[in-house]
This record gives sequence, C-alpha cells and structure tokens, in this order.
Amino acid sequence: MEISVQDYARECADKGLRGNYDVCRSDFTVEQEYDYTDAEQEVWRILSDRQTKLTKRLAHKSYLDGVEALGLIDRIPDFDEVSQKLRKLTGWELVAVPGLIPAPAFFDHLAERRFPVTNWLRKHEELDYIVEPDMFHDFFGHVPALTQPAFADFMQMYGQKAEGLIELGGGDMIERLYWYTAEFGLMQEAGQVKAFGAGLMSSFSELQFAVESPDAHHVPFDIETVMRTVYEIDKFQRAYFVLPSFSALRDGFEKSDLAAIIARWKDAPVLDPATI
Ligand SMILES: C[C@H](O)[C@H](O)[C@H]1CNc2nc(N)[nH]c(=O)c2N1
Ligand SMILES: N[C@@H](Cc1ccccc1)C(=O)O
Ligand SMILES: [Fe+2]
Repeated sequence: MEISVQDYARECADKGLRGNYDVCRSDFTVEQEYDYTDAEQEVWRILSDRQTKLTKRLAHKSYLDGVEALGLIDRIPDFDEVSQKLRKLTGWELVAVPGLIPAPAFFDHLAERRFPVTNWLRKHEELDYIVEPDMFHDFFGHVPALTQPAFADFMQMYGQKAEGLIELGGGDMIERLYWYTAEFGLMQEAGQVKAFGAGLMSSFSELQFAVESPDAHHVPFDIETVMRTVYEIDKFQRAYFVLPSFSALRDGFEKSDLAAIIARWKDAPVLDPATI
C-alpha cells in the first residue's frame, strides 16, 4: 500500500519538486556524499548568519536552548558528525534523504529516532523562502530541538502513534497537526508570541511575517480545529496556531482521543485557514 520510490519520484517531478530519487533506498534514504562546492558553503554561511540573528529575536526559548546545545554550525553540516553528538545527547541520528519524502516513511524514521535531512541546499536566489524542504530547513529548523530530551521523546512518540492513526484513515489529519505545530506553530513565552515551528525558523521572510506582521492570522491552539484545517506548502500560512506551551502540545497529543477525533471528522468538510 505504501508508495514506491519510483512512483513517488514521478509525482515529485510532476509537481516541479527537485529531489533526485534515482539512488534512493526503499526507506527513502541516500548517502549524504559530502562534496559541496565553495558556492554552496557560502550560501550556507549567509543563511546561517542572517537567520541566527533573526531567531535570537523571534524564536521561542525551547529552540534557542537547542541551538546552544548543538553548538555553532558555520559550514554545511556533516550528518555523521552531528549524529555522533546527537546520539550522546538524546539518542537521535540524522539520515540523508533526496528531499520531501512521503509522510508514512517520514513518520517511520521518527519512530526509530532518525531524523531525515535533505542532502541539497537552496540556491542563492531563494535565500528568503523555498517552497519545499531543503537541507537548511531540515537542519537549521528541526535539528536544534532534537538535542532537548523532552522534545526528542515527543518526536519519537509522534512517529510511533502516527503509524496507527494513518491506518484509521487519519493520514491527512495527523499531517495537518504536524504541519501547524512542528512546522509552523507559534508559542507563548512570557506574554509574547514567539516562533516554534521549523518551517518558520528556516525562512527569513515567513519568520518575520508570522511573528510580527499585523496581517498574520493568529489562532489559539485547539487540537481538533488544527486537525481539520487544510494547508498549502508553497505559500505563507494563512493561519498560525499559538500554543500556550510545549507541554500543552504534548498533553494534547498524548491525552486526546485521536482515534475518536479522526472517526468524527475524517469524512467531514475541511476548514479553511483563512476563516477559522
Ligand atoms: C508529516 C508531514 O507530511 C511532513 O510535512 C513531512 C513529510 N515529508 C518530509 N520530508 C522531508 N524531507 N522533510 C520534512 O520535513 C518532511 N515533512
Ligand atoms: N518554506 C520553508 C521551507 C519549507 C517548505 C515546506 C515545508 C516546510 C518548510 C523555507 O523557506 O525554509
Ligand atoms: Fe520540516
């Protein structure tokens, strides 16, 4: 039932996505092959310098604590080196993938404490925003938080639970929850709204928009609403859910009856993020 690498590669090509799936294993991993050019190293340096300044101001403390634990990464990361460090801190490791991978494969990796990181980097012309996850997004956005034990455990639990929920027909709903929290969630910190999701951390333009623009639509987090609200991957989000705290997210996920929520809404009309 799960999609084959060949079929998925064709779908991505049709959508204009970039990954090269030719040498992909059946779990969608590849070798990183550390042979980046000087120009790519330069792009990494620019991205990382600019974005580090911005996250200091706009990112939630839970992310910044992770950045501190991970240490400075001023060149394109070598995934094996970082994995050694992560294994000691929280038992996670990085695996290289050719780009966006199907959600079931993605969740399988999380369940095994493996985080998939894309092996190619955006170009100089797309520094501010890119429509699909690249290495800068996957690494700069997601990896710092994986140094933090509570978050590291949560991500594994998410992967483990997702598998069963997909079987119940909740694939779209569980992806939306991931999307609006781990990718594009905001979080309260001392009376202010800060960025939490990795999709915000990696984007110069959307990070500022989501946190600071009066036009950004902030909605209080409600797990059931989130699971019913559709999203688009190639535009700024039309709604950002504001989590009261990390434990509110974890408790929501752990203690809600997700199977019942899925049964209740899986065949119902979806919600439009612009009007919730
Ligand atoms: C679960 C959800 O679909 C999510 O967006 C996944 C899908 N596949 C992915 N694939 C890669 N390489 N990186 C990601 O962040 C994701 N995210
Ligand atoms: N838009 C993000 C990349 C991204 C795409 C799709 C999902 C998540 C993240 C960026 O500019 O970095
Ligand atoms: Fe991501």
